[in-house]
Amino acid sequence: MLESHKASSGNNSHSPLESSMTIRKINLIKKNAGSVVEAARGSLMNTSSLIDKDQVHDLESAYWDLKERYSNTATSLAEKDRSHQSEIQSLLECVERDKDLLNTLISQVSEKDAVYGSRIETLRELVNDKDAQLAKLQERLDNIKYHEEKVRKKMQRELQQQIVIVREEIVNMTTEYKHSFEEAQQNLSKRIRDLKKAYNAQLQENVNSFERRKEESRKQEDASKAHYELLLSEKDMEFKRYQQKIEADISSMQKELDQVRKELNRTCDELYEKKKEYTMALEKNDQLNILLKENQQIINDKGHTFSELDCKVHELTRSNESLSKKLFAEESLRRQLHNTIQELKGNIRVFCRVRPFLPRECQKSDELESIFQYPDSHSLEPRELLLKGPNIESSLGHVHDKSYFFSFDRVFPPEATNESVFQEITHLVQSAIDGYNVSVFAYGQTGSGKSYTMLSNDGMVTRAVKQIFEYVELLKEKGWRYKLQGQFLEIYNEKIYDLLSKNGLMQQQKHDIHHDERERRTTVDNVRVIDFEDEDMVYKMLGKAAENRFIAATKANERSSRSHTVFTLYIDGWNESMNQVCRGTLNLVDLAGSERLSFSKAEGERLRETQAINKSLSCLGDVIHALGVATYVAGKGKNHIPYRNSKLTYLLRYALGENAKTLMFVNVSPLKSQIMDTLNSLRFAKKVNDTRIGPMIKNRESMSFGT
Ligand SMILES: Nc1ncnc2c1ncn2[C@@H]1O[C@H](COP(=O)(O)OP(=O)(O)OP(=O)(O)O)[C@@H](O)[C@H]1O
Repeated sequence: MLESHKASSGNNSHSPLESSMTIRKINLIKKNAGSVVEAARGSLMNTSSLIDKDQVHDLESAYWDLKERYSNTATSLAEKDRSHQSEIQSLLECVERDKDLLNTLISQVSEKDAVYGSRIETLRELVNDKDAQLAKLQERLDNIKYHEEKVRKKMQRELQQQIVIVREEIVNMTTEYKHSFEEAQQNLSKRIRDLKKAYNAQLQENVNSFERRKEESRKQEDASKAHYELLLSEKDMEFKRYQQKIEADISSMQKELDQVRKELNRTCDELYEKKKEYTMALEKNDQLNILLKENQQIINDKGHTFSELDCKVHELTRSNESLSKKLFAEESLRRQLHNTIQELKGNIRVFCRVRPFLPRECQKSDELESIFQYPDSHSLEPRELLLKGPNIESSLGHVHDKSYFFSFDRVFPPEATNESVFQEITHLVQSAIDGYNVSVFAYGQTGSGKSYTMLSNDGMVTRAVKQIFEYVELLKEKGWRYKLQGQFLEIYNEKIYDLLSKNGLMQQQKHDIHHDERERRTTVDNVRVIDFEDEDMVYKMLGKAAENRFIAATKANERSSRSHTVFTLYIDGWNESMNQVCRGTLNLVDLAGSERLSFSKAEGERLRETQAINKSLSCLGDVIHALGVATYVAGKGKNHIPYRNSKLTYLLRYALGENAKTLMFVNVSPLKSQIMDTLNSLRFAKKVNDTRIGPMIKNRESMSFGT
């Protein structure tokens, strides 16, 4: 601005110094001219008397000329002075303006300088901060990557090692126990055969010698009669001693067999532990996957090294896929081994459960005396039960009590809870998930606790369903998907009813049974099969079944005790990536009360009911017996299994057989008044318990069912 002002002043411009010098000169000239004029005038006055008029006139005109010139000069000088003054004034104003302008600019510049200085400072701090953050993040990322790599490698190594160890252990244990079990059984069978032979030979010899002596004694009648009798009694004693010895041998062998069984169970438990470890390893793998996802998120945020990490993620995904394949192989192996163990335990098992006294029963003091003893209750897996039978009066009038000893796969005393009972059948439920046909029956007289065991809120049905849903959820990670469907039927007087049918239809519909031999599945006409999407649907279904049962009960009194109920759960699984399917079925059967016909004094409708129940229960026994015989004579021709003889066995055709797994609960009451029914139930259960179905039987010597 200052320069532009200078430019606008052009050639007339003077510096302030030049202007003040000019003013001083003009004032000096003015002063000098005035004094010259005043001096001339004075000298004129003085000389006017001496000179003539012309001279005066000349002088005067010269004076006036001079005065005029002076006045002109003064005027022009005054004008110049004015113009210089105004010029100086305007220059001073300009200078003032420029000075203001300059000051304003200086203050603006210094203000801006301050603002920019602090901003630059802030920005510099910000940049430093960001740099530090960036360095920290980079360091964190490096750490995470390093740890992730370390953890992943460690996990992979551990998983591999565990899988190898578990696999080896399982294979070793299975072969070892299979061999030792087979060997023990063979030895046992051989020893029993040998003992029997020796015993028979000895017996024969004794009989021969007895015959010889008898012949001799007949000849020496009177003389040796007393002696002979003595000898006979001695031999008798010897025979008894020998018999006791054989029995002791058999019982010690039985103990050995039990020992082997216990070891087998221990192996199962160890296997279960391994399975748990294996599941934990899987969980760790999942955690690793989550960590991987989190890291991927950080990488995305940072926007750097993305492609590099993307490659890593792909690599990990690939390794994850290969791990999934390995998991699938492991799962298949686990299924095979689980099944081998179940077969070793036997494809048909019997558990006995004694219910507690109910509060109303506690009022009758004569009932409260316990009729049961549990000889091996201290053991981890009690199997023995002693029933103190009713007093027996001999022909001579002597009263003595008789006890009955039973041994089952497990015995549950009154204090056992549904939870502890279910622990023992969880392996069977697992087999159903693995694709086998599994059935669990509850057998026993009315009021013995069948429904409590099977259908109560925390009974086997509810717990099995819960286990299945939980495990199916776990298997999703291994690529398995499942479809669960269920039906609930009642068999009353040899007729099938659909407990899930819509209102009013239950009594009207006709239900025929069909078998698909290829699929090994049974279907029933006009039956509602429900798709279960979650556990709650199963509980709703149970509620609906109870409601239908209740409605039907008003028409036929106490019908629930007089009918069989069959809850069937179809478990269909498939693994798309491995192109595998598995179809299992779980049947949970609450059988009708097994009262004795003679004792119930039934008549009319009640008699027909009891006959139908007895028929179907004895058919169930016949089928199990025939299956046992079929196993025993395996390879010696096809054996007929009488499934068609009752609705129940025909309906459960594929759930009762060599490839199926069966568990029977025999529920018994603690009441003294029901001791005969209890004895009958236990005898029936013993026959089932003595039957062996499936591969294990090949080594068995004899079987006692139905004999
Ligand atoms: N283990 C147990 N603990 C407690 N109570 C039990 C037990 N077992 C059975 N009960 C009770 O005993 C009674 C009879 O049991 P439940 O009805 O289950 O027998 P049931 O044999 O199924 O009879 P039904 O033939 O009439 O169906 C019920 O009140 C039940 O709650």
